[in-house]
Amino acid sequence: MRVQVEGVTVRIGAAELLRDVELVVPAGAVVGLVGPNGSGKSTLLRTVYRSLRPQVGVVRLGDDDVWSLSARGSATRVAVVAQDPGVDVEFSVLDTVLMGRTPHKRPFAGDSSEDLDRAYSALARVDATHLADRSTPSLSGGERQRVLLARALTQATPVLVLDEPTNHLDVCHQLDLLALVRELGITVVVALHDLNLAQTYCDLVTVLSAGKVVAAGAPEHVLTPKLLREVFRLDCHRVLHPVTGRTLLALDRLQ
Ligand SMILES: Nc1ncnc2c1ncn2[C@@H]1O[C@H](COP(=O)(O)OP(=O)(O)OP(=O)(O)O)[C@@H](O)[C@H]1O
Repeated sequence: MRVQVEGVTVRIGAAELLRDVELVVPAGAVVGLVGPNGSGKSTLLRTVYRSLRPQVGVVRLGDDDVWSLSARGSATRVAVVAQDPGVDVEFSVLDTVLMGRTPHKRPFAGDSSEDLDRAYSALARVDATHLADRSTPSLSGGERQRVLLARALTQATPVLVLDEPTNHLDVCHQLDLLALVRELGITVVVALHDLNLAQTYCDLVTVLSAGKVVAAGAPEHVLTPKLLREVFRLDCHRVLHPVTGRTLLALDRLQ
């Protein structure tokens, strides 16, 4: 399912968080949002998963304005792993993951065998089967992040929004998560701080700075030394990986 953000401006009080933002996420593509702290990545993602209504512009999931859908209707199209979401309730991990099935069920309906199959399969995909009976608040940051991804996978939506999903993850689990996200074959919008991960795992990258889109396109065309200097104040050299031949960004503070 295609996601399209058209001319979106978001204001909260006197602050303008986004200005006239355009974003196209083709069906099945993985699109990365990068930008310095406070540039508007989370705000833009919130407009996509219907948590924030823009004052100007439209966000479309498929052909429909996300605000023309009910909360349940939008939850059958887009799942989210938000940044540092609170999960303080003493639910087991399995019950937390099963919550992903809520938009597909009638109110107060129990868990079907399909719900359980989907939940266990999602836990296996994020390497968290062994955590199923644990209490969710007792998990480490990285374990919790993987469980919340499992909940989003269990929601079985055509669109997935991830806000800095590699936070808290060890490097191996970061690579596993992004490889998994690519394998899903669904539409993904992901905010990332690690520019090398964005370059390696995203089909397209959009760069935000001070609430505006300053560049968008294929990572190798967007993440140039010039842009990284201007937007991130980074010195960047492109180097080739000695084995894979892939381009890596060697980054340093601008002197
Ligand atoms: N409720 C609010 N009222 C006023 N300003 C806000 C509000 N929420 C967010 N902001 C501001 O909007 C800007 C964009 O925030 P946002 O969280 O979208 O940035 P981000 O790119 O995701 O940042 P980070 O990389 O630090 O997670 C920031 O300057 C933030 O302080």
